[in-house]
Amino acid sequence: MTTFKELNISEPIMKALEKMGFEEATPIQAETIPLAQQGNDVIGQAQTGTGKTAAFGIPMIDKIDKNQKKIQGLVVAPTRELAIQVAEELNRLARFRGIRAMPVYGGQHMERQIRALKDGPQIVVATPGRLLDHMRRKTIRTAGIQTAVLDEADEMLNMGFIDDIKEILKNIPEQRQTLLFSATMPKEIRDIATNLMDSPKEVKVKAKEMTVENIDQYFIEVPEKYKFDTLTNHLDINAPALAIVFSRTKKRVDEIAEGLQIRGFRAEGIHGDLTQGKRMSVLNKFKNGRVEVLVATDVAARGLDISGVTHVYNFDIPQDPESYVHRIGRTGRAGKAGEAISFITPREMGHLKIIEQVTKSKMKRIMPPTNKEAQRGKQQAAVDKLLRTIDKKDLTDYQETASDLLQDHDSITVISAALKMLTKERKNTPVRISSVQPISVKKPQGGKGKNYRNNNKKFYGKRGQGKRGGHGGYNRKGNYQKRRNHKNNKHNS
Ligand SMILES: Nc1ncnc2c1ncn2[C@@H]1O[C@H](COP(=O)(O)OP(=O)(O)OP(=O)(O)O)[C@@H](O)[C@H]1O
Ligand SMILES: [Mg+2]
Repeated sequence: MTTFKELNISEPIMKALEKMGFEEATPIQAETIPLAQQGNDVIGQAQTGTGKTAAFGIPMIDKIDKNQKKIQGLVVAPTRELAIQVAEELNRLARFRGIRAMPVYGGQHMERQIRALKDGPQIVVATPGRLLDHMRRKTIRTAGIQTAVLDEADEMLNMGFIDDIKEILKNIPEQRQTLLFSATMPKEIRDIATNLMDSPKEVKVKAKEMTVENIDQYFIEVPEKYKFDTLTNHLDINAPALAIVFSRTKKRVDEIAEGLQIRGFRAEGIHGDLTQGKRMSVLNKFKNGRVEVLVATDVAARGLDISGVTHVYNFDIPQDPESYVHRIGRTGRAGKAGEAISFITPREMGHLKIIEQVTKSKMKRIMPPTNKEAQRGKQQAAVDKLLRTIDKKDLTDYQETASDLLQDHDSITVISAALKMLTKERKNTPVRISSVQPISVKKPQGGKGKNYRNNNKKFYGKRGQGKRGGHGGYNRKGNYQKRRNHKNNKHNS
């Protein structure tokens, strides 16, 4: 264990850390902060939710001259929401240093952004497209930048962003320090990264698995057309405080969110086609609990740190194992527990094996919940509500009426009625989600697609032949029924 005191961090940041309640440095912080302080370029890889933001933020902030009102630190992040969040974390760390980090992202009013930039923030946290726009207009000047950070580095150096990133880095003084952080770093991307840096030191926090061990990982083998009912049943049983449901397409995200609303869940969708205002309002509602289920594309997969997310569902399994790691990493952050449940169609069983192989982790098979279990789950929520009311002990005003009631009815009937009233009745309106092709081959990434297939013949060869049939099946109404005597394998935690 390393304390921040041992890390030679300036007093104002130490004070901020104390205020943030950080007691010990996480392993990635303990290992990369000294290297960055010595001026090295650093590639830092550590699991999701282990404090990579502060790992690059602390040394970057410490280097900044607060008297110079020009941009000295630049962080590039793949999504707007992440840019905002990282800027917030940096501002918390920098609050006693008198310097400021400003988020700069697309979808925001350009003129207003330019005005705010004139106020002289020393750090800018930006998405690539908007950043380039500002660089070309010379509304962001790069000459003073000493530290450049790529958060979610592998994503930033992936096909979609690589040209932008190269152009951005070309415009930043060569003697800069470059820091790259992510929970995943496929080898071919690491090679690209190394070329953009100056003999970087690589830190990979040793972990058996790429995923965090305090996330319990499950999968349910379920045909496409039963996924939605499986999801609602599961939500009823687990009653997650906050859950994120990932789907593959924007259309499906909209359909799932709408379907969940029809069934009585407070759900909203988030994806790249929404206006920036809508994206922000959905995310804010989720953060303060007014939305309980966030349905999302991979736009919400990376970096977002929302406390209270207890469950992540992969309604559709992602193409890339890396994406799986980031998605499930939205729960189980900063040492908290979480659950990840992936829905796998029978034809995708081979892909599941590949994800397990790359992430070096195992998903435990669970059975789809039955309608009966879901019903019990909802009733349990009502019971919990009742018990909480009993605990509050402010029932005196009700006791006379209650005892009158018990003169005429037996207690079981009265309690059953109360529970019925407290139980969320769901309209079981049928919901149809438009279909997608099952995933069968890893998307080519840096020319790796074919190799993946060849390297994993063992799994792909057996595609569609995952263990099946031994547990139970769906009746004509689409309700999953357990085979009699089959050992109950549910997890109601
Ligand atoms: N040393 C620390 N002690 C306690 N909490 C910390 C510490 N460092 C960071 N945190 C908190 O842990 C949470 C996760 O941190 P952060 O978002 O930086 O993780 P990350 O490694 O970047 O994850 P991801 O790979 O998902 O981007 C944040 O809420 C952060 O404030
Ligand atoms: Mg992060």
